[in-house]
Amino acid sequence: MAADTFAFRGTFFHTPAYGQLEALRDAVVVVQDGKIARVGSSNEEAALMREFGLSEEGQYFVPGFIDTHVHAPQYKFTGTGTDEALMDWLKKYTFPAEGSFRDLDAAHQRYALLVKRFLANGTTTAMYYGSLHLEPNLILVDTIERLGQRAVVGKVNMDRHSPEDYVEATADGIRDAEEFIKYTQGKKCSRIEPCITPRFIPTCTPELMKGLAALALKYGTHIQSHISECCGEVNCVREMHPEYASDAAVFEEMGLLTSKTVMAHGTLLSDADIKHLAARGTAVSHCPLSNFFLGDAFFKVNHAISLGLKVGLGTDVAGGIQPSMLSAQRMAVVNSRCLRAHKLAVSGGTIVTPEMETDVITFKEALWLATVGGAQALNMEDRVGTFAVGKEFDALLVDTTLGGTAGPFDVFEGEDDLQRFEKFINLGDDRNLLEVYVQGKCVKRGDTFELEAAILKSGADSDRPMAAPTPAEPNAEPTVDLANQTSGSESPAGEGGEEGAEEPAAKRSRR
Ligand SMILES: Nc1nc2[nH]cnc2c(=O)[nH]1
Ligand SMILES: [Zn+2]
Repeated sequence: MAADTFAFRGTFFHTPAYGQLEALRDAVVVVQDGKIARVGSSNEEAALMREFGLSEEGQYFVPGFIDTHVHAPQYKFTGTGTDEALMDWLKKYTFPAEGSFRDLDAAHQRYALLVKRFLANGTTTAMYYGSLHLEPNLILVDTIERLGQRAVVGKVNMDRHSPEDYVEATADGIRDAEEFIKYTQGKKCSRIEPCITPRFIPTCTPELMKGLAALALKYGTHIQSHISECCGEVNCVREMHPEYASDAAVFEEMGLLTSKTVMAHGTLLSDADIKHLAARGTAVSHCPLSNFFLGDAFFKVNHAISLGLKVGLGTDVAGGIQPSMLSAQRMAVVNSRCLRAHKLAVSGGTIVTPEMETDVITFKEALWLATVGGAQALNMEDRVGTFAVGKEFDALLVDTTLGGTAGPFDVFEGEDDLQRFEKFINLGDDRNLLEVYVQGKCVKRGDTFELEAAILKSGADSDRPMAAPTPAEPNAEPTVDLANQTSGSESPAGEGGEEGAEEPAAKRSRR
């Protein structure tokens, strides 16, 4: 067996189909070069299992979560600024916060906290909006590379209807977007891909949008933007572009609807728009919590999927006030139940009809959206989302046994593994995540970010110097849990320092 082959043993939960939760019990997943080479039962793998200890009761693997819409610089003010609708929120909180990333030392520090927080919460893949200025976006990419997350990252473009100190000339924006793509692709890091990011229609001229679409075509990149998010935005676009019937029609004309495009929100998309996006292979990132705060309408997940749309789930930090895909899953369920309640309210009666139930989803559909749906949206379905042979091993080791004050929920006698797992999805948090894997490498174990720890131990660093370990900035989140940079590993750092991540875990053996 090759030296870089690992086997993981235990119970693996995943959602191979929408609404179908499958438990692979007492299974062995063999990972070779970061990819799943074999999935079998431990009986079949008896020879392989000889050296393994028994797996712990109450611990499960689940595919890593995929957040299809996060604004990286907005993490700074997540949990605040909840008093405005979108257009005022952008002016009052968002643009000033994003602009402050021109301070590159601050960018280093804040982006390390961001990526660590998301990894700690189980987000193994994120589709990130960066900010307007080129440099901080390069720092974001470096940070993601160093910490081992998988990501699609975009430099934000906006060349009109923006503050004087947070806007770019059209040609400069296109030039910087190209620089950003070259920098990111030049890393040849298979985990990180660049993305074209026209912020949203109101802040982008047609010239900018067309120029960016041409770049996406030239470099084969992903595209992200916001579509039909709320009344303020939609009405603004109608005023600016009366010649187009909808946001979707504008994006279509600009050449921005491709099979690698993810559009956030879409709560006000018509059925015709949804079908149009579906025909283009464009996905929508459903961001329920953000829609509650900044939006005016509900996104109907089941309806959109029934029309053939690809749908992933997003936190939309900081419009969404929680940097957690567990929260996003719960909010997706709540959103669906609000749709049901709304229909009953409109009926004016007390009879719940089957039609009123059609929008309701459970934690199983929500988990699918957070894994397989996200993978489809990012065109990564062949790489991540389930524990299928041939995919890369992006996974979370979940411990449901932490009771009392050690964890966020308790389990009781007689509860089976399905109930425990459901409790984790509905009640769990970062304390339940013992290990986080990306491409078969453990990137976080306990409080240690393994790749970074190995780099620090080896004395090597990524190509862009990191600001020295930094004291928390005023008003920053406490760094106690997330900034632990001590490595328990004795392994020397290999290329990119990543070898140090390969320490055996309780349920894993290196062969
Ligand atoms: N939710 C959200 N919508 C936007 N539309 C344009 N910019 C933004 C943003 O930062 N967040
Ligand atoms: Zn957004």
